[in-house]
Amino acid sequence: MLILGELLLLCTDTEHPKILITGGLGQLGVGLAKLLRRKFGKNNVILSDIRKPPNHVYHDGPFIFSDILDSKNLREIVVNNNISWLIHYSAVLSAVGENNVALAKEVNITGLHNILDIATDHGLRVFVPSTIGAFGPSSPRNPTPELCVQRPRTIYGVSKVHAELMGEYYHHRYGLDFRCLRYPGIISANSNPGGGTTDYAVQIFHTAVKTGCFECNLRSDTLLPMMYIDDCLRATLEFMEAPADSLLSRTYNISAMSFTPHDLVQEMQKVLPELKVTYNVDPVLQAIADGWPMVLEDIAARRDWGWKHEFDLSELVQTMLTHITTSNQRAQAN
Ligand SMILES: NC(=O)c1ccc[n+]([C@@H]2O[C@H](COP(=O)([O-])OP(=O)(O)OC[C@H]3O[C@@H](n4cnc5c(N)ncnc54)[C@H](O)[C@@H]3O)[C@@H](O)[C@H]2O)c1
Ligand SMILES: C[C@@H](O)[C@H](N)C(=O)O
Repeated sequence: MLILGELLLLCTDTEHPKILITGGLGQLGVGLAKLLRRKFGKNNVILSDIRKPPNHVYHDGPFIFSDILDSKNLREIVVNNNISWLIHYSAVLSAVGENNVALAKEVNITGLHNILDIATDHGLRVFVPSTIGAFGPSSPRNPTPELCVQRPRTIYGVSKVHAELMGEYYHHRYGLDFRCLRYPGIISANSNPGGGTTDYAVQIFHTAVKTGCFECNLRSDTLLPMMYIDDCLRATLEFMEAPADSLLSRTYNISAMSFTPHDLVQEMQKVLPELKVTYNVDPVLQAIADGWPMVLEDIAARRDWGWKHEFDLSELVQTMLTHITTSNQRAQAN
């Protein structure tokens, strides 16, 4: 006969998903693992990547090497660990992709095919983030609805539209539980962006606190959708937990705020009045940003699964500056 403790353990094991995060050492994966581990237990969330993790990540919970281009190894990991949710974060982002189209094609397209096949074969729930970069200059830009023309001009955007369509196809054709959110540019204090067009909005905080000045590589009037990382990760968890029958779509826009570099600088100057910002526009990044949404419409996510953002521009700025100042002071004290 099972004693109560064993029974509780069995219940917890069966109730909680067993989660694998690919590409987990980028800007978003470590934070997501922390959130999911708090909810589902440390050992139920495996972080993976092709890079060596820093010590604190290695000691925080299970970490393994996984190259999404090695489909046999990926399959073994899913089977051996009884994975039920797959969060597919591996990707080559917009700026890096334009510098290495072959790599972006391999990771973002071939890698995605491996993920979808394995997820389908093993009945997994799979999350693949898309992006504002999945839209292009011929999409309506202010606001950009869920369903509209999508003709992106970057390999990153093309590969993300491909991911949206392939995932939805596998859902309709094979019943795959595919879930996809189009993230805005994500702003975080404790992790660095991986080479995208929206990176300025993270770098400005670190450089401003350290040096009091910043050189921005986008024009001061470039309006783009952005979101604080806590909102992004919470949205991902809530969307993964949403009952399948509430999801009228498998790909949703999520939105929090839109701002230009000028707006951001003005808000930061309320706390750092001496901040000096100059502009040295990168024509490649500017062309990408000029084809992306200015404002993302997310009515469907709010209606179907109750999406609600918490951070607006002023909260974002206060939170980022507090985090960065505190961790710089801690580093100096050590
Ligand atoms: N950060 C954002 O602003 C943002 C916005 C929209 C969408 N997204 C999407 O969210 C996901 C996570 O974004 P991020 O900012 O953390 O990305 P990132 O660039 O910071 O990290 C991507 C990770 O993928 C890993 N990777 C590369 N090739 C791999 C391979 N062959 N096998 C396994 N891992 C590999 C890299 O080592 C890296 O750690 C991506 O799919 C991205 O497109 C991010
Ligand atoms: C927007 C998003 O996909 C990423 N931060 C990029 O700029 O490429």
